[in-house]
Amino acid sequence: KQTLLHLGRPEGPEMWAESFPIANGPRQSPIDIVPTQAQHDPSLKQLKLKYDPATAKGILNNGHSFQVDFTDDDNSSTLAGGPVTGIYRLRQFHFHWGSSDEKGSEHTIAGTKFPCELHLVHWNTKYPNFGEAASKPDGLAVVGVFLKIGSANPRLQKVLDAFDDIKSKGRQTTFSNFDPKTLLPSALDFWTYEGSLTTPPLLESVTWIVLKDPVSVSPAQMAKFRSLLFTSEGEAPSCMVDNFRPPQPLKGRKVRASFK
Ligand SMILES: CN(C)c1nnc([C@H](N)S(N)(=O)=O)s1
Ligand SMILES: [Zn+2]
Repeated sequence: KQTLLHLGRPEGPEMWAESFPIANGPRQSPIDIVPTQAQHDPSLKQLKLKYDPATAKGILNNGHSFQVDFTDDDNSSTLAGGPVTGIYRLRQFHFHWGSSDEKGSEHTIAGTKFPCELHLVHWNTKYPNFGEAASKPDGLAVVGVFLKIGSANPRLQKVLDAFDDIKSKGRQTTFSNFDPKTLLPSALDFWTYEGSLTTPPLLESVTWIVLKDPVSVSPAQMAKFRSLLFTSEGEAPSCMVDNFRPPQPLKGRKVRASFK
């Protein structure tokens, strides 16, 4: 099983279309972003992110990544502006990464892969809850942030320090008083396009907002990501790596840039 190519693995991206035909749909994510083909749209508003650290709730190893969950029963942590209309509430953030520093991100920039990509998932408050929003074409907004190998990122430390408690699939622990804004680059220039969730059920309900500027991560910090396990306690351990979907066909979609 370990020798099978990642993509050919029974649960890998190449097999998803069998259970989720939308995998071959018209607005799938991620994509390769080609900056020279993106159109600057001066009508795009500034991205407005307001996060209350008190809404951070817990951190969970869900067996394909780890996620930090937020209480979303009021508008304490929200996204507005940018390409979206209305107010979207922060639900969770998670990452995707590779087995080596040469790959790991889901979006790529003119073919360039990053070792890691952060996703902050928000849902449109015109719908009653996340589940309802996830099935609507304007239901979700995900902010993507690239991580690039460089100096150690102190903002990641609190997340990395929780890993010992969530090593295996299904493990979770409390995670409080954390402001995800500290994980973002100083400039919020972005590309935006209409896409989907990048893991099953691959719902085509996501307005993607991919930040142009990366944040740093050190090789030692990346090694900590790779120490998490896909597997539950008691199973033969399998390191959590290469949990990224490769870029999908653009199928005529336009990518807009908030910057010149
Ligand atoms: C149910 N939620 C919050 C999500 N379902 N799939 C998600 C994917 N990991 S992504 N990369 O955000 O589309 S996030
Ligand atoms: Zn994701």
